[in-house]
Amino acid sequence: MAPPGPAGALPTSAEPLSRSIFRKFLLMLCSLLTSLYVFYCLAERCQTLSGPVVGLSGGGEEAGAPGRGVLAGGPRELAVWQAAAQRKRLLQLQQWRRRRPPASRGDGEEAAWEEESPGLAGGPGGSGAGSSVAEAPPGTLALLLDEGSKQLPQAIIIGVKKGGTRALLEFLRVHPDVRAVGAEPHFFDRSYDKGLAWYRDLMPRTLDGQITMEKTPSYFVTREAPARISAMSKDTKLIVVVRDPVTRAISDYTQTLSKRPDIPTFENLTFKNRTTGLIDTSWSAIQIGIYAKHLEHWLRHFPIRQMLFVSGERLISDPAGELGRVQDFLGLKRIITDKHFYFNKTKGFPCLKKAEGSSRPHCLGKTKGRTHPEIDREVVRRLREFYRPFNLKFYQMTGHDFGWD
Ligand SMILES: Nc1ncnc2c1ncn2[C@@H]1O[C@H](COP(=O)(O)OS(=O)(=O)O)[C@@H](OP(=O)(O)O)[C@H]1O
Repeated sequence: MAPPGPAGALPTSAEPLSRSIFRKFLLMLCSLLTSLYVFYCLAERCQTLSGPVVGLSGGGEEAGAPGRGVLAGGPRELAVWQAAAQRKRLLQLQQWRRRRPPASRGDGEEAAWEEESPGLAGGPGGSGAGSSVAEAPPGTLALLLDEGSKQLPQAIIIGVKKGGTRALLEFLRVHPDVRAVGAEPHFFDRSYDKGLAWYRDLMPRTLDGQITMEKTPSYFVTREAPARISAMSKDTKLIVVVRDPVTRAISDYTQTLSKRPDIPTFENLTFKNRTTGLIDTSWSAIQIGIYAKHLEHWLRHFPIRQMLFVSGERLISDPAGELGRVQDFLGLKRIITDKHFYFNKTKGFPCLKKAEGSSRPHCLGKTKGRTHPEIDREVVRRLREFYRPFNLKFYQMTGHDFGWD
């Protein structure tokens, strides 16, 4: 039997005391470690709250643990993470801005992108969910100051007036890679002398990969516009929303009538001489619809492949179909689909189930989709006859039969 060593002999009497101290020490150590762990978890959670939602390093990071990637990654991962965080915050700001009621609308022709609940179409809308600064997402101030940059537009909706240009722009804005100025800038027709820097300053900020857009329907009939846009960039993509020129003329007249109820009748304005049936082509409502003539000017400066012609009629009957073509033309992923639209029976037009940044349905405002006055059938017939050769020429030039005849 081995003799008891000093270690075995001495502590015999003091053993219970030492064990109790040891146990207490162990308990304290455990609580300390637990507190440290809880503290660490909380700190890490805070980081992930403002970080990107999906794995970003490409190194198989799991969604839900992005913060860990940041801690473990090198400068490249950090840069990627920061870029993604910046993009996310900019998108948040963009969504928040879209929810605000728009400021001034160019020449006053353009009503705001009003919000209407299903069944309430035609109401003044513009309730503008999210109009208060308190609702701005965190980091808004920084974004307002310096994130993203303003670019000249790479794509412009150049016309035509009353074709459905507002609907197209507002539908396109649902796309996360499209940023557009709300009001019509009228730069290439009315404000060209203000210079490109002024124009660029009107644009919203964008990040890499986002397209800047604007719409000013009067460009299509402005003689100087093609050369001016080409001088800005000959690569600018041009979109024209066209609509049956007769309906377009009546829509144009309806708009003027709403502002000046004392103007002559449509029938009187249409003819230079009603007895001879000579059409007054100097009346802008008639002139704008001679699409083939206006298009000739554009084709002196742009190849036809750089222009997309959207059917105003199909934009109403099949908005997703037309938006598909537009997204392809702009080189965008097809994100806007039929899932985004519903037909609002009260309004009589397709509306967005929810615009970007809002959970409520959105229809265009009261000034879009007005009831037209009844026009003398004989006048309509005469106008159709007048437009027919120009329409056929236009179909030939664009390679697309719009079916107006
Ligand atoms: N979804 C939807 N909702 C409401 N209205 C729609 C829509 N899609 C196309 N339209 C048609 O757009 C016409 C107005 O065209 P614009 O926006 O180009 O007008 S403007 O030139 O900017 O004033 C407008 O013309 P009117 O019907 O004469 O008012 C509409 O027919």
